[in-house]
Amino acid sequence: MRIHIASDHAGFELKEALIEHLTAAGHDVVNHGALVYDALDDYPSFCIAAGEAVVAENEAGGGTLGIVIGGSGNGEQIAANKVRGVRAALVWNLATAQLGRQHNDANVIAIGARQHTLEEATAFVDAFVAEPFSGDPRHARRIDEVAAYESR
Ligand SMILES: O=C(CO)[C@H](O)[C@H](O)COP(=O)(O)O
Repeated sequence: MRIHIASDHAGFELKEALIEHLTAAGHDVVNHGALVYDALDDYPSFCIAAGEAVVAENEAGGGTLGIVIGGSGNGEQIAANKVRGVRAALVWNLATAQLGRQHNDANVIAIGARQHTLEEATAFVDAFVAEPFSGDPRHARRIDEVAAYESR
C-alpha cells in the first residue's frame, strides 16, 4: 500500500523509524517532511501535504492511507482534517487505531510521538493499516453526513 507520512520535529524520530518499518513490510512510503530535523519547524504544511496526497490518490482510485505525527498528535490531526476528504483519527491505543478504520473509515492516523514508546506507536500503525472499514450502514451514514457538511 502507498502510505503518505509527515511529522514536525517532535515526531521526526518516530517518522523515520516508521518509514523503515513500513518499507520493510512492503509498503510504498512517501515522506512529506520534515526532511531534516529542525527543532523550530511547524507541523501544518507537512500534515496538509500528506493529507492532500492521500485524498488525491484515493480520488484517482488508489487505496492509500496517511500518517501524521507530532508531540501530541493534536495539531497534526487538526491540520490534516482541514483538507477536504481527510478523515484523520487521533490514535492513542490499539482500540482507537482499529475503531478509526472500522467505524470512521479514517484515511489518516495522527499519533503523538511524545505520548508513546516506539513499540506502541508502531503497533498502532500496524493495527490501523491492517484494519478494514466495516462498511456497516450506520457508520457509512454518519461518514456521509460529515462529508455532506464538508461539501456545503
Ligand atoms: O504536538 C504538536 C502539535 O499538536 C507539536 O509537535 C508540538 O506542539 C511541538 O512542540 P514544541 O514546539 O514545544 O517542540
